[in-house]
Amino acid sequence: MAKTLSCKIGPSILNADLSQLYNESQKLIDSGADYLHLDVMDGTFVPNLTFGHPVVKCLRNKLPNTVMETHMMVQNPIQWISAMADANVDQYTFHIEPCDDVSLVCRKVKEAGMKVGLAIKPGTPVTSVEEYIDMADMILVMTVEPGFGGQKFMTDMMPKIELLREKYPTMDIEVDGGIGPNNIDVCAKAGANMIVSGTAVILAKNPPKVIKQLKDAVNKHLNKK
Ligand SMILES: O=C(CO)[C@@H](O)[C@H](O)COP(=O)(O)O
Ligand SMILES: [Fe+2]
Repeated sequence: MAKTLSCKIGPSILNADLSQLYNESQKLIDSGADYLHLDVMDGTFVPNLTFGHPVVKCLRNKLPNTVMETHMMVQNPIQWISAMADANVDQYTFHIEPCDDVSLVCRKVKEAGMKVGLAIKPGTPVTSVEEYIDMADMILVMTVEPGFGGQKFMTDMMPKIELLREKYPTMDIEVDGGIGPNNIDVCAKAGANMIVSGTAVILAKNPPKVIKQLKDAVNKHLNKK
């Protein structure tokens, strides 16, 4: 049966109060999040440091049924595959830029039982990821330079999404960086169906309302097709 696209909203907990990681995550799930987007940074691939598999594993123990994606902003993605699989991560999304052998990393992620997400930075052309498309479950188009939450959304990344959506109508395409109610329409119109939103959800007075706004905007465009 042909795959049908669905909208999924995955808040990023990067700018949440990380001393309350479980409570903050539970709040996001209760607010309507479809999955959690966990930003793992190693201080080398990006100039920032967050958390790794020990923290993800603790969170998983508290949230056994939550879909978790780790966004691996790390220099050596192959290094953390088995540890993240052991933490029962559902999807391992890694950047293709530092990899010598993207296909090998894809294979290892699959063998470890996780879905494969391939991420590209703003400066990376979409053609670089296309050669691996058959091995991927999802493509992440970054709309900020990876490394920090709260940055300004780059509208000029939308042609990448439009091109991918045109060529791969049933592919999951995720956007990440500076996304909120103000710019969700352009992302949805371009063809993104998986939406990461950090600051706009975390700092909102009414997170369920913001998550619903994001979801409604994407569904509106998905239903048009
Ligand atoms: O991967 C990243 C940043 O590198 C993101 O997941 C952001 O942290 C999302 O936060 P906002 O840009 O929405 O504040
Ligand atoms: Fe991210």
